[in-house]
Amino acid sequence: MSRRDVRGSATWDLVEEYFRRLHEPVMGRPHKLLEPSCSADGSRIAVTGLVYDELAGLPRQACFLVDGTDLRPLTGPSGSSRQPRFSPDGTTVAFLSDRMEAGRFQLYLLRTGQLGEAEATPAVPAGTVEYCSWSPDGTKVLLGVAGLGADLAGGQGSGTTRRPKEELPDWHPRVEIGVTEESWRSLWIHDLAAGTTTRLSPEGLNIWEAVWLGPDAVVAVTSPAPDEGAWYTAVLSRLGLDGAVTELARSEVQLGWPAASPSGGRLAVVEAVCSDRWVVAGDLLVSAPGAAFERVDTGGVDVTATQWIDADRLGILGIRGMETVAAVYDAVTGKMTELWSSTDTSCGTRYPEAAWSADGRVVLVEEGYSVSQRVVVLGEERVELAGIEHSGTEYVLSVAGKAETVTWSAPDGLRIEGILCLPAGDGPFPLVVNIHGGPVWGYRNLWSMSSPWIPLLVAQGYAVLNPNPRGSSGRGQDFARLVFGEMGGEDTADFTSALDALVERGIVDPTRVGLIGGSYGGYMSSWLVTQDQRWAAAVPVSPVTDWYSQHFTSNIPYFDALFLDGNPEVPGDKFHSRSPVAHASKARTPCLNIAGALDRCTPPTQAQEFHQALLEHGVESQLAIYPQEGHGVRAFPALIDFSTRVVDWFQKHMPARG
Ligand SMILES: CSCC[C@H](NC=O)C(=O)N[C@@H](Cc1ccccc1)C(=O)O
Repeated sequence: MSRRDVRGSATWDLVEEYFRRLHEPVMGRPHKLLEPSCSADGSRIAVTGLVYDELAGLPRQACFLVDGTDLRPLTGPSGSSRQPRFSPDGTTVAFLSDRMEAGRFQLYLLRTGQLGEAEATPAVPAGTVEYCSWSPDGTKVLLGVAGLGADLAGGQGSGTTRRPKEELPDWHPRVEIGVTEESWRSLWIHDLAAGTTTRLSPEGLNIWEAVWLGPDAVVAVTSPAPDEGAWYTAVLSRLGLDGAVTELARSEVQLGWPAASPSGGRLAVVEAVCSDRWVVAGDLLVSAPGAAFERVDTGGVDVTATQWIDADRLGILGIRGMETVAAVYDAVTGKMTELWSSTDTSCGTRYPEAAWSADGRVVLVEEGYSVSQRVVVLGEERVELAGIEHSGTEYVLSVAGKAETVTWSAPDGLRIEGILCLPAGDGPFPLVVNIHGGPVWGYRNLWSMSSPWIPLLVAQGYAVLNPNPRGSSGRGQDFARLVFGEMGGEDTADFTSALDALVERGIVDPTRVGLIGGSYGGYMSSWLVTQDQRWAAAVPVSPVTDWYSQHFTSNIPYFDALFLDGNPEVPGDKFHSRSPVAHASKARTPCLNIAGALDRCTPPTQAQEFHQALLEHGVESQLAIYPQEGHGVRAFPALIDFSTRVVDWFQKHMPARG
């Protein structure tokens, strides 16, 4: 076996066994729940479940009805089905499925309580439906449609939506010609009575997200161009069913999560410093009928999801430091009532998400590092419904150690927080610092910290620190802004000071400290090894290592220009001075550089540049580029291969045991 091929090695077998023990007990059934939805009266709850039928590829998605403590399939095993949404009268579930053509989602309607196939609605031409929502009167469904070939955000895996197969010879070049018809995102309306699906948004207006604004209009985040970079300057617009488009609000930062009360009288939108599309946590702006938007005092909560419960009450979910908070805001009294908050558990994937019933109860999929997922309804009392608990989750819990919140001071006195996952036994432990992407995002207490290789590392004897440095969400917009124009600046010391603090507390062995991180976390892992030689090993995943070439090869050049607050054409600019490749001569840390060949957000050449720069300076380095992966490594068996290499890299350079 060559050194390049790790299949069949002892670590591969260990890692494969770990994933088998985790997933095999629920093959064919959901191992993860997301996108909770409930009928207005709260009597019916549905979720999307991720299902493996075998340990291969990505899980398929399927919709499930929550029936007490059971999950009843709403959709069959062909293709993927997701986003179940109840009609306002609760009699019909709308969902999206690609059962007719892989990767191309269309709207289906299913009468609840009736047996039989869901009804397919007319296919949206040359597009895939990304989201849907019922009109308040239940007569129509709004569809957000991406062209076949539109860019996907980094948080969606990067790459593009699936293009129709072209019959081209093998020698044919891959041709890029900038924006084309298929790059756009548009809005369509399915009319139930007429059985028709027609386009609403005009040509030349890109729609990133949209919801109904009363029965006769929608409110959308829009831009005049469809490229990912255009999202950062998108505005809030009203689109009338009569075709009129009016701008409602714009911001110096980003806008997301628009929501309107059923009559369309009140509006809410989140204004936030964002580094990624769909990764929005920030200030809540609310408008009363006929009035301008006003900023709401959320009591320190960065809002990540909203839904109008009725004409005056807005359901809110968000993060406050390490806490996840669910609350109801009364727009008449201006009062905010918290329903639930927790640091031991959270909910949602990228950020907390939930659904509200008309009586003000909130439905969410709760989970924590030591708590497997369960559907809960929170109101005056707490009701626990179906959960994902089985011998596989028991096994993970038995090896995952425990998670606790830690805080430390950066050199400038700023308090920084993180979640530390600790193995059983006494320290000092070898430590892996796991740096999050964004940079504007934040860790919260989630099952396996959302990365299955974290309990795996803990099981080998490593402590894993998940820090929320300056720039993270959950501590208000001023804290998020601290990384603006400052990437690789003051945030650098937020990680090195964590190391100092954990060593001083006797938790960590200073000779065995390593780094891992994806995306911006990949950038920071590469950057840190050029700034401090104490790191014994690093695994930058989907990194940026050269902001200059990133700008000219990535599909989000607007992001780096904005967040570096610089200009790639200027010699000595932060595009150069903050690039790890420009400092590779200072690095001594062995690096395992990982990338996905299909990544358009942080192209694989970024990992390759750093790898070559390290080799040039005599530093041990490996490069692994996964041919079928995008932004991150997600599909089996690539995930087993990746996890194997990670464990081996840390065991080689900073062994945990023996
Ligand atoms: C460093 S270049 C671009 C990296 C990217 N940020 C801006 O586009 C990034 O770090 N993305 C994160 C975003 C994310 C965070 C949490 C959950 C989902 C997505 C990433 O891909 O990890």
